[in-house]
This record gives sequence, C-alpha cells and structure tokens, in this order.
Amino acid sequence: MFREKLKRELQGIKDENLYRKLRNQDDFILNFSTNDYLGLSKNEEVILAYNEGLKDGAGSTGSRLTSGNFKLHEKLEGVISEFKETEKSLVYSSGYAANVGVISALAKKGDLVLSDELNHASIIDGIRLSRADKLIYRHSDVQNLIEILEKNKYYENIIVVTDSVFSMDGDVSPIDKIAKIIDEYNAVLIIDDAHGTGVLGQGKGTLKHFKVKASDNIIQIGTLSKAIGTSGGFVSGIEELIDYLINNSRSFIYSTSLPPAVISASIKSFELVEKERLSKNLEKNIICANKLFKNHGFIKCESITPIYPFVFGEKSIDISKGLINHGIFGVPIRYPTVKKGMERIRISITSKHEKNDFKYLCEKIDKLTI
Ligand SMILES: Cc1ncc(COP(=O)(O)O)c(C=O)c1O
Repeated sequence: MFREKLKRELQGIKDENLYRKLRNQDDFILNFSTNDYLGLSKNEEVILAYNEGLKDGAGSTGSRLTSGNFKLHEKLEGVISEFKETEKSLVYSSGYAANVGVISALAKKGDLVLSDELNHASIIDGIRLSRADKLIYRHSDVQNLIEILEKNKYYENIIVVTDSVFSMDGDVSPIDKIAKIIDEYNAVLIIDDAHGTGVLGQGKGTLKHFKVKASDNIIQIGTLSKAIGTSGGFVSGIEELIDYLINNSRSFIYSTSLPPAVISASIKSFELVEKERLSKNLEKNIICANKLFKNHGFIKCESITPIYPFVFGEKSIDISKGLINHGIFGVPIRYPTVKKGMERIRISITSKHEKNDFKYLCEKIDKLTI
C-alpha cells in the first residue's frame, strides 16, 4: 500500500511535468552546470592536501562537541575568519546546514525576519524552523524593504536575510544599501555568500565587492562546496555570535563534523584563492561569456558573476536534453524552483572554460532553438 501511495504521488509529479531524476556528470564533455567556479575541486594541491588530511582518518567520528573536533577544524575556522576579516567563524557540514542552523538559532518566536523573495531554499527552511514572524520583500527592492521595516519597527529583534548572489539569476543583492538600512533600524543582516565567496571582491566575497566592512550586526554565511571546491558550510561574525551558535545551533550540535580530509583540502583552497588571485581568470571568462551570450540573444543583461539564466520557458527542458546529446551539461531549472514561464537553463561558467567552449555552447543552442 505504501509503495502504491508513493507511485501515485510520483505519477502526479510526472503528469505535471515536474519529475526530476539524477544525472551522472561523468557522461559530459563540457559541464556548464558546475559550481566549481575556480576549478579547485580538481586542483592538484587541493587533492594533495585532501590526501594529507586522510592521515587523521576517513571520518571525523562525531559532532564537534563530542569526538569530532580536530585541530584542523579550528585551523580552517581561523583561515576563514582572516579571509572574511571577521572575529570568528564556525564550520558546518554543508551550506544548507549553516543557513538552517544559524537562522533558526538566532530568530525566535516574537522576532521578525525579512527575507528577499528569491532567497535560497535553505534560508526559507531556516526561517520556517525558527517560528519567528516572516515578511518577504520584493527582490532586491531596497525601497520595499524600508517600507516594511518602517511599518514593523516596533519589533525588538529584526533580522534581514538575503542571498548575496542569487543562485538562479546570478544577480547581486545591493548589500551596501541594505547594510546602511539595517544600521538605521538597529537590525541584524545575514548574507548568504554561497556564490560570492571566491568569486566577487577579488575572491573575498560580496562585502569586499561593495567595500562594506564586517561589523557587529552583519553575519556572513558561506559554503565550501562551490568556488572553494570541497564540501561544507560556514558562518563568520563576532566572537559572541560563534559562541552562541556552538551552544544553540542544532544543525551544528547534532551532526557529525566534516571529515579531516575535507577540512585540510578547504584550508589549501582558501590559501590558493587568496595567494594566487584565482578570481582574476574567472573575471576574464565572465567578460568573454557576456559578449558571446549577449550577441546570441541568450541574456539581456551582462553578469558580474559566473551564473547565467538562459530563459527559454518550458522549452528549456527539451533544449537541455538536446545539449546532452552533444555532450554538454546545462541543467534545466523548472517550476517550482523558478516561477512558471521563467524556466531556464542555468549556465554556470568557470575559470577553466575556454572561449571555444562558450562558442560551442552557443552554436548548439542556436541550432536547437531554430
Ligand atoms: C544560495 C545558496 N545557499 C546555500 C546553498 C547550500 O549550500 P550547500 O550545497 O553547501 O549545502 C546553496 C547551494 O545549493 C546555494 O545556492
């Protein structure tokens, strides 16, 4: 009976054309769906550091508060704090766990969370878990944010939360303006810099990009699983915040810490991002891709990030299938991840792509769309 019930539900998803299935990325020659923006997941030095970390074991054996706290974890947190120019940092098992764990620990019943309408699912889930009151402001609309804050300024604790770089569109939140507003309203700002870290601000992230200094009421969340090329998440902020999270954040407390090999590799990645200014090569590729993608009419606005939404509506799924036949992986994003009519192929580029790769992609899409 249980099997039948699930089959019926799956059929419903298929009938709505919303069925998802797993694909193996090894099958593709050209990958335009990776978040490995700097190619660090395959960097020799990073892999070497990973292997060195294995000396401490294949797994960490427990939560950080039990048997899973290694010197390496604390070293990585020191490295991230220096990188993000904050007092302290705390590493989580994923970016998802960081968003859920930080937001649900900080926002409580009776508090107010203001969230951008296009925020990532992990932010939405963190707010749901918090049981705080939630209001959504229009995407990156500073005026709308001010209006909502003005009407609700009687709340004692207000948290504004936003992606820095929006994962489906690649656009950047006006963090400089939002940082000023939260000061005026005595609120706290959480930015999810998952796609900004390693990419914007010479690799240092979105605060650096906007020349906004880390301050007591700004919390930066990030992930190690995108430009850093490994796996995991982190939060950076003031000392008291990190201490508070160690004591209150359930996804940190009740989950096994990251394996030492992942931590060791992540330390190396941060070192390379900083020393070798790896984001420079990515910036060059972004300029090159902007020109080509615009000339072919796939994008309207140029991007400053490596994420490009090629919005073809419902046709996106067929075009993506066509690309697969040419060995190109460009993942289709469908409703409900994006609004109906805004279905797209989410193209992401890396510092390792070459101009000919972009040209090949454009040629194939041209043919598939005539
Ligand atoms: C904006 C944003 N935040 C958080 C996450 C979650 O990060 P992770 O994949 O490390 O769990 C993602 C990745 O999907 C993301 O795009």
